[in-house]
Amino acid sequence: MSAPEPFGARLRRAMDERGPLCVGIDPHAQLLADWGLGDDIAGLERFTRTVVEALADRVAVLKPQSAFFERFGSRGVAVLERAIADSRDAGALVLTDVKRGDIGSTMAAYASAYLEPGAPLFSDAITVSPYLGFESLRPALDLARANGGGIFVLGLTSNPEGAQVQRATAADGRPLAQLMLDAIARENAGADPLGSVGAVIGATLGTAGVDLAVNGPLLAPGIGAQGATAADLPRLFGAQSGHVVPSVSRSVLRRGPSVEGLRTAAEEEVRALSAVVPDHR
Ligand SMILES: O=C(O)c1cc(=O)[nH]c(=O)n1[C@@H]1O[C@H](COP(=O)(O)O)[C@@H](O)[C@H]1O
Repeated sequence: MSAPEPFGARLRRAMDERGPLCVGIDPHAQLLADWGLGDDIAGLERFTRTVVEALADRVAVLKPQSAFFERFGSRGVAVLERAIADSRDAGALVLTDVKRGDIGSTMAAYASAYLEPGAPLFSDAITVSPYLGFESLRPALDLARANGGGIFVLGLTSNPEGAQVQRATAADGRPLAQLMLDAIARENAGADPLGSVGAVIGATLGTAGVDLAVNGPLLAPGIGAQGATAADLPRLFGAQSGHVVPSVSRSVLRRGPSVEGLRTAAEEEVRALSAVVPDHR
């Protein structure tokens, strides 16, 4: 059997073909209400199916946020399973946002839940937290590599509280986030056109203050509802702007429940991004 195509190559192609946008599927209770849906399993299912129908055949990445599904217990997780499978069938890459981080042996179980082909929640990529030590992520990094999956490691998050930990100074004098970014760069060494280990860098940060050259995708959440705009990206990411995958949840989702409304919102985001990062490579 030939080796699976690496996630980084699949993502690069999807970004080139569809535009570099990730839309988050975050079924907040308030959004369900705004869409005229109940805060219940039927509402969750209708909301999720509508977003998948509207966007999975046209955006590069869909990012379901697991918490909003877990809120409804096993039936909510079943909706998440279906959304992942349907989105992948329609051609979107699915980045399941679970922000996992645990000691190695438990991390291995989380990895097999999301990155082992055939698992019910099998996804193209997941988000992970490295703040139990980067090497605690090794089982997920290894399983992803073996199966052509991707890993997005929290670097500098979009929330203001993140700096307390992420900008703290490590024993060798580097900010902790830089330590993680350097480790990501090692994972991606030699990958072409793009490594499969990404970093999460909040679009809200203003300036990075760290070296973002990780040869991998840079997921940039925080656009829209958290206050950042596409125009902030070139200043924050500089020469790495072509590797940025901007991520938007609420400001696109608020344009539902109309399928056309969701599609128009996503198109507007891609246009705004293309205007500030013309070649996006
Ligand atoms: O990993 C993430 O996706 C993430 C990292 C981060 O630093 N900040 C952040 O907001 N996110 C996620 O991105 C989404 C942002 O949603 P909106 O603020 O509605 O666009 C949520 O699902 C967050 O959990």
